[in-house]
Amino acid sequence: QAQDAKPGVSIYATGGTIAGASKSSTDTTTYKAGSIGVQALIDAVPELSSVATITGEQIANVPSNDITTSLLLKLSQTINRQLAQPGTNGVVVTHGTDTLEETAFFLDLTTSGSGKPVVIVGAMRPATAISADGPFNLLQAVSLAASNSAKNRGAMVVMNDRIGSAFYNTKTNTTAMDTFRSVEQGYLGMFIGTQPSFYYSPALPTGKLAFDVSGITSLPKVSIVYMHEDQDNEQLDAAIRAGAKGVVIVGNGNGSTPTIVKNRIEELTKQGYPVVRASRTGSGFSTKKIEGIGSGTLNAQKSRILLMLALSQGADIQLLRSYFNG
Ligand SMILES: NC(=O)C[C@H](N)C(=O)O
Repeated sequence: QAQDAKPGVSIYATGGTIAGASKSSTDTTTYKAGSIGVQALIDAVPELSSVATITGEQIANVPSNDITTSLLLKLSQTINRQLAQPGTNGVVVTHGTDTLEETAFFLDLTTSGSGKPVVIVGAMRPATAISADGPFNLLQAVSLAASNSAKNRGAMVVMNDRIGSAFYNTKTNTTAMDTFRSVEQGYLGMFIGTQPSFYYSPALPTGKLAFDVSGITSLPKVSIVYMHEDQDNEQLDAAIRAGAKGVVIVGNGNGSTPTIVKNRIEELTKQGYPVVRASRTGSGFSTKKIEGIGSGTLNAQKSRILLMLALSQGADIQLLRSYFNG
């Protein structure tokens, strides 16, 4: 690479509101997500070319609710191949925000090997809206992926001037711009204009794991079942009958469930069937108990990602308990 060559950053577009379009410039709820192609996203921000040498690839163009496990595997494998190129400084994934945290967490667990930045970015206002947030978010995301200060920090989420850890970040508001937060752990840093500014030296989340998904084309099915007063075992048993190789419970409080469900989970645990107990509270630990596997700090949707990856490698209950840190 020549002395004055710009860092190489590859953008992988998957759709979402950042690529959304509507006939109305004030429509922020009924627009069509995943309408605009990757080249149009790049062309809309000419400033990108002064930050990095950009390449773009369309992986999908869908609302993030339609992101599948096979797309996750394809995205992760493509990114790892790109990160292995000496001219690549980092990568950016544009993504719908609804399930962004799941893709970000998956990439955090499967693409952190090189230490090069992997940045996931979205928008809350479609590209056609007044004050669309996508273009500036994309410029900040590329600036982060181009920055050497972003190395060895795991995958990161860029939204609303903030840099979040993909391990901890979660969507907390249905429509507001400042929706991505980590209630307990906070942000890694923020942007001063387009300049990333980190609060801490690189550090990894406690218990963070790495999975090699090269050559894998599918993952075991894991279902999620929500708890509430008077919940019974109907949905849990239906999920198992439908072929789930593991179930994540969205528990009341500390991964807790009505006694009838607790007894069933205890039985399943004895049989070696994995049930992870997450929490519907939004923050805190789901701790170890006799029944199932406490999810630690992971919410249900992230627990599902980790459980799929761990089961794909044949993890048993004991190993799963150590993976989940709960
Ligand atoms: N803000 C967004 O991107 C939401 C959109 N429904 C999506 O996740 O694709």
